[in-house]
Amino acid sequence: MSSPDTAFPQPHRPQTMAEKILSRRGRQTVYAGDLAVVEVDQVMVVDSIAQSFIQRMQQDLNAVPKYPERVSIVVDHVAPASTVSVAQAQKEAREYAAATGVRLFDVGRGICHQVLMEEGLARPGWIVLGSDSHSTTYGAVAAFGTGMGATDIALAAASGKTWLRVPESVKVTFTGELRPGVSAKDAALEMIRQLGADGATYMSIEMHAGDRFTRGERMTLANLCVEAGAKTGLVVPGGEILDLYDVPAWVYPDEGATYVREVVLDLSSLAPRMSAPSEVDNVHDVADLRGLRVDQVFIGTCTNGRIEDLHAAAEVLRGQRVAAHTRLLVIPASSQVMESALQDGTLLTLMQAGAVLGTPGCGPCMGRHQGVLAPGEVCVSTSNRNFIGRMGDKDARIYLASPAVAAATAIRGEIALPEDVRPVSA
Ligand SMILES: CC(C)[C@H](C(=O)O)[C@@H](O)C(=O)O
Ligand code: SF4
Repeated sequence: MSSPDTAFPQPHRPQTMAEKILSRRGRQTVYAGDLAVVEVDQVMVVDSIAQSFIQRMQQDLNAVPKYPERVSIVVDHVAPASTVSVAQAQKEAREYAAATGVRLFDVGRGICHQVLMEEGLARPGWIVLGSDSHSTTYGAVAAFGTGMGATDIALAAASGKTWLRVPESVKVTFTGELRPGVSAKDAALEMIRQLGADGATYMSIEMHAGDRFTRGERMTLANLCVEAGAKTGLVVPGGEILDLYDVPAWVYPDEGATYVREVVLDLSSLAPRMSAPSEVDNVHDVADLRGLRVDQVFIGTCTNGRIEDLHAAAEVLRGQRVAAHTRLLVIPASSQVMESALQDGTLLTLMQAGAVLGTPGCGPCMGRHQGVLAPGEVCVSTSNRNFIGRMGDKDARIYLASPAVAAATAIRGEIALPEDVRPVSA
């Protein structure tokens, strides 16, 4: 795997993180608005796009991946396959991986973004392109992650490079500390509300959080950035990221860099938040939505399907029962998450409360299988999108929330806060 090199001309004015990474990986000093041609450290292809990717590679470009070790195919969106045509597409993806030597993460390994992160295939200063819009998630570890279509992805796989217009940056500074029961998801939803669903279109959201937030929490923040239209979402390295990775000094933004907008978000004033149908920036206090009857609760996805999310849910669900009229689906984001949750007893706690477990992967997040919604049904989900028809019927409604709020809602069978649920002594 390539490692960003060190010899590099000095920039002549202060740079944002996006400008820093794209300059370094393109070996040319660039600023917002410039065109950058950069080395790509990892190309990620998901099952739903694999067929078009393979077609572009073989028929349009007549090329093989230049660096097979820099390409990963993940079977996660509809896994295990739901129809014969899905099964056929996945079969072709497997055959392609075997023939070209690219990595394959097959059914059950987990959601693309979670898997790449666990496998060390996104690192500080890297450029990671994914055939999936939530590829902004890699910004959690200061990798410039971004989503692209099958054609651009294929070009990057074939050439090892890509070209990008260097994005302008919005600076988001987190201050204060979260109160108990309030999570990074609440902070992320509030950030999207303040920026607006298209408030950061084609921009880099540069998040300054000091040593706050774990890697998982940073993934939640960076994941949601695309819901403000962002090209990428970069969290300035701090806290446990410094223990987990070698962070090169050059990824940090310069003092005095240019931002098109600056937002300060005081975490200490935040209450649990919820995004109501059918735009992600339609964010309210959970307290204001309390009492709405809920048919399905879904805990999982690349936003909130990690071990810490399952722990937060289990803490609320321990010794409780899911309401009789409500289904609780829990789908760990990866096989690693599932194994940890099995080993530490979290899965047992969840199952004893009435949760139904699914294969690690995207599950019903985009309404393809494993829990699609009927007309009129209401779902509280820990995912990142609540658009009309996202999880099934166009007349179903989706509310986005943290794992703790989702768990409390499952117990009450209506939108609820963790504090609404009687705590059970361990
Ligand atoms: C299937 C994939 C291309 C899609 C995306 O781009 O994000 C999906 O993951 C989603 O969340 O809507
Ligand atoms: S979990 Fe949902 S948002 Fe994440 S990649 Fe899968 S479908 Fe997209």
